[in-house]
Amino acid sequence: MNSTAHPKDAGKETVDMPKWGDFLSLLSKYRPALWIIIITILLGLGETILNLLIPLFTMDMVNQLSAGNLQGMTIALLVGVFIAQAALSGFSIFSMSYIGQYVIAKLRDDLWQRVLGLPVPFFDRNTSGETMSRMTNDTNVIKDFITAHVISFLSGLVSIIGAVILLLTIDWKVTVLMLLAVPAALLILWPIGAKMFGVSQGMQNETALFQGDLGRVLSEIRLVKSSLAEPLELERGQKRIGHLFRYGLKEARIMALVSPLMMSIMMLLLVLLIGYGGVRVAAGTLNGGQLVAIILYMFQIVIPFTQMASFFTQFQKAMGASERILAIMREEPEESNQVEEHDPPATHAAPLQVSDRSKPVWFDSVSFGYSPDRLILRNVSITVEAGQTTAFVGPSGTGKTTLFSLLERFYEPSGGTIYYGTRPLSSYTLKDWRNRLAYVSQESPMMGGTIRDNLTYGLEEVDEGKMNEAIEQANLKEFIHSLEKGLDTEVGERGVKLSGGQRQRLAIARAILRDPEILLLDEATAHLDSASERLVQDGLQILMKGRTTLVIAHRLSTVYNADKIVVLEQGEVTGQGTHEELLATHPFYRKLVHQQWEQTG
Ligand SMILES: Nc1ncnc2c1ncn2[C@@H]1O[C@H](COP(=O)(O)OP(=O)(O)OP(=O)(O)O)[C@@H](O)[C@H]1O
Repeated sequence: MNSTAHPKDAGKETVDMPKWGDFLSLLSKYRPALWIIIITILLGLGETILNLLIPLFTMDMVNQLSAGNLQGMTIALLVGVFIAQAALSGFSIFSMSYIGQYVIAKLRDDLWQRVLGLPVPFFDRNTSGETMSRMTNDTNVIKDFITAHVISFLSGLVSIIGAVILLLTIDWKVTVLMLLAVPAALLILWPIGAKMFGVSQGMQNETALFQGDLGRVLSEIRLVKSSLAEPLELERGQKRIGHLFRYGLKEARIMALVSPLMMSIMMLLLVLLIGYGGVRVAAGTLNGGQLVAIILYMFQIVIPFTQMASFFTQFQKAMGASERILAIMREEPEESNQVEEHDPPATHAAPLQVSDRSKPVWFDSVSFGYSPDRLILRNVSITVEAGQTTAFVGPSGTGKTTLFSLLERFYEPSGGTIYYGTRPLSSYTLKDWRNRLAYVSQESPMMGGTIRDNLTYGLEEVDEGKMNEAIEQANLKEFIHSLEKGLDTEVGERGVKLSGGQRQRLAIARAILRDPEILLLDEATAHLDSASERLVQDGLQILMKGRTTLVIAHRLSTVYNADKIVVLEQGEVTGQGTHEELLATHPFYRKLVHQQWEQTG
């Protein structure tokens, strides 16, 4: 399937050729109970067998009719078989759909759990649109394959074999005549099937890219509008839609070729059968009932036969989809299941004096690069004292946020170790470790939902009293009281209905509720107006009090008040100390302070 991948995909993660074993093991891992599968197969087979009986009874009926002695029993049998066949067909369709839906629900459950457990670098490499496409489109392809193709393939086989055997008992010469059509149909279907596979594969890739593009644009619609990029995005979208249209047309061309060809073969066969059969009936070597039965069996051979052609296309498509899903499943999860001795977990009920339970954070010769050929941090050694505020300053792109990401364990250092007290961070489970941190960033990310949802996001049980206290401390009380729906007000996608200051205060209240041992602050570069700034600062002061705080500082007042300042330049620590010490000894720091001084007047 690589050969059919869209050229745009070149250079992306390569997907191995689909393997039968992998595909089958994926299906069997998520299958429902065996008895459900057996019942479904039996229902499918039962329906097919009843279908095979209909021509036999019709033959009897025609013969009895032409002989003028139609028996009630024959009609009753025919009607009975019809009804039973329809009922079985209903049950069979339901149980096939059940299996398809079941497998897909289980697969999606597992996949979602795995996607959530993947490390941040995975999300750096893959766009959210692509991952979404794996979760929705690719799983759907597998569902359609199970629901519409697997069992009908089996019953199709039985139908063909059964019809051929019954035909042979009726008249072998006609059977042979009919079977001559098989190689002709194969000759047409085989190459077309392969072409169809390529087209549908391309269609799937295009759909994933289209979905990715839609997500990219819609999630940043404000940027699109303020950059006047609507025409650009319109053009890009139209290009993608155009590609999809062309794939659609390719599919249509193939269908336009296959359907009439198959119909013609069927019609030709019908004409031959009726012609030849008619002659035989006239000659008295075949009766009318037999001819009718032969024609009916012809349909029971040809129809499943054409369905089988699409089975192979769908099978390959489903294998391709499962390979892409398996590629995600094979990704190493973030937590490598280490089971270690833990400190007692931090509880949210603990009072705010945290200094007794926090320890210093020690970066011991830490190096890191997002790619092996470009180091962002080089031999960084810093001690962040417990209960104190350590400010990080340095030029843009020098690795301050990266340092925070390492502390949050979004990435692993490529050299050196980070310790909390005497324990390396890697000896904590991620859950335990991240429970000790809170990150209040300049962007203050929000989830769609209510203010309450955002305040308690990720926390299991939150006491209403504590929540009100946090709201008060973060200076949010007045704002929330002014809202008609109070805490149940929707914040909009990513909190667009809140102001920057409100978002920051909400993030502070959330951090107060989490009551972390270590606080990470990324100060806003864009200044809020002074009233709003005051409210945010007051909230922050309460949050930072007595807590181990690391702050990426952009404001002079923050560095003045910090217990320690670390200067980072091009990924290296070039100075550490108090404001006064650095001002006296560090030329770059002095320059930085003077620049700030000039900016803020
Ligand atoms: N996810 C990522 N993948 C690859 N490179 C990255 C990634 N994130 C950051 N970088 C690169 O790492 C370097 C350091 O970035 P970082 O965000 O840590 O800088 P910073 O000091 O916080 O800058 P600023 O003050 O402007 O926020 C930059 O050169 C950036 O291009």
